[in-house]
Amino acid sequence: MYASEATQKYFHQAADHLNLPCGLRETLLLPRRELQVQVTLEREDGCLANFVGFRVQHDNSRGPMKGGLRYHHEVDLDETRALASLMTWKTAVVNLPYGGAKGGIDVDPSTLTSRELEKLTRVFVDRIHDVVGPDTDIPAPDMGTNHQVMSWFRNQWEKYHGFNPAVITGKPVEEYGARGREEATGRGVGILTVKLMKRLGRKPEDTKVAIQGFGNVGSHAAKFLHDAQFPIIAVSDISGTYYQEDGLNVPELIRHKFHHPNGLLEGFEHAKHLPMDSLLSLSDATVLIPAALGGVITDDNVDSVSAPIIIEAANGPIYPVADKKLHDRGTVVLPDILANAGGVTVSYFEWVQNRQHYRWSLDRVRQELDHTMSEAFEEVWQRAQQMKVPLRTAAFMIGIERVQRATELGGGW
Ligand SMILES: NC(=O)C1=CN([C@@H]2O[C@H](COP(=O)(O)OP(=O)(O)OC[C@H]3O[C@@H](n4cnc5c(N)ncnc54)[C@H](O)[C@@H]3O)[C@@H](O)[C@H]2O)C=CC1
Ligand SMILES: O=C(O)CCC(=O)C(=O)O
Repeated sequence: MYASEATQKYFHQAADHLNLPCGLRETLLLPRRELQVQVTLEREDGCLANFVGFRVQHDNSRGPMKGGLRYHHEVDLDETRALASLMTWKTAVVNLPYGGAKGGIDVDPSTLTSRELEKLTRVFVDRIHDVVGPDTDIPAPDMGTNHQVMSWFRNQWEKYHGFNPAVITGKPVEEYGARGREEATGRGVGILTVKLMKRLGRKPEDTKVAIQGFGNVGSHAAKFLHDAQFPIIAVSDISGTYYQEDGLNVPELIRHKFHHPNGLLEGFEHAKHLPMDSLLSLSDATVLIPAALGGVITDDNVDSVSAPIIIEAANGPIYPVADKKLHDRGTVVLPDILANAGGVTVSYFEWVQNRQHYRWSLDRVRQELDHTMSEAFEEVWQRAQQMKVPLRTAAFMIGIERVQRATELGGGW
């Protein structure tokens, strides 16, 4: 769970270094629109089940709003608000022509059949279709959703508005999706981990990595880093933590997950099985990559987190009080709005291809992803050095400056 209070705190920490005109902080913090809808589903046994769905549109001064859809039983308005604002700063840090939004449904998708999930998605589209669109607000996958959900979403939206695959990204490749979108967030995390290690003078083979969450982001980050010679000593999902002190066999983990009916690591035998939350406090991990929920490192458990480097693949994994303690003890944190921006970057490539009715090769997608992420990393790194601020503050400063400039140029209030 993550809260908008936390993102606001990070915003203010950065804004304190900027000379923003009066009132602009509030303008930049307040979401443009917050939508909450009832999503009622007739289940296969004939009973009605009621859920609540959200779409928060935070800012559109730099372009159409952009951000994922989360299906999770802890989704609520405040968390969606926090995640929507992170999208605004994220698209600005990597300099994409977008604003920020986020949405989701308060549902545990594992409790629904595939047909029920499809119906739920279609009802959700019925409720929000008139506020999203290729020039206004473009959804994408996030926790608990995937290319199949994107495909249902597009199909339902097109029933109202006609053919336009650019309404949503993260679609199946054979249905106007971009090659490389599925791996993009994890790959971006991997690219920047390699860059950061170079800056910190650490060799991959001596840098042990632990990854919390083995879904889309965690598994692709693990694969990229394993291929780059980093020992992945632990991964976890809701079935527990899987540990091997000299490095797990990542291809085997991925095969196991692929064959598991719920995409879990449950039953994986070639590793020591530890309790789920023990991953965060492993003493031999140099790099910790939270790649599951937000709010997992708090004032309560930060003292047990000993990894000297944290890469925020998840959105909002660290609460501000814990973040301050980590900074004071010298932990290097690569912030979410930079570290996990690979997903929205390739979403942008997908949107561009859809609008041009053109397809890029996987090589081109990967090259352009590498270029965009590397450029953003260098800018954030240089700013942090110049200003002697943490990487998070530097990233927020760059994001806020770009949104400020667009807001003032457009006079968009
Ligand atoms: N999918 C995307 O393109 C992007 C995702 N993100 C962020 O990355 C994070 C993960 O997203 P996805 O990989 O897409 O989700 P996913 O639904 O594909 O996978 C989530 C994984 O986390 C595990 N998990 C859930 N609770 C856990 C816990 N308490 N401890 C350990 N593991 C736990 C699940 O078992 C699953 O393996 C989220 O914070 C999301 O907002 C950020 C940018 C883009
Ligand atoms: O691909 C996208 O448009 C957004 C992905 C997302 O929700 C995120 O970066 O947190």
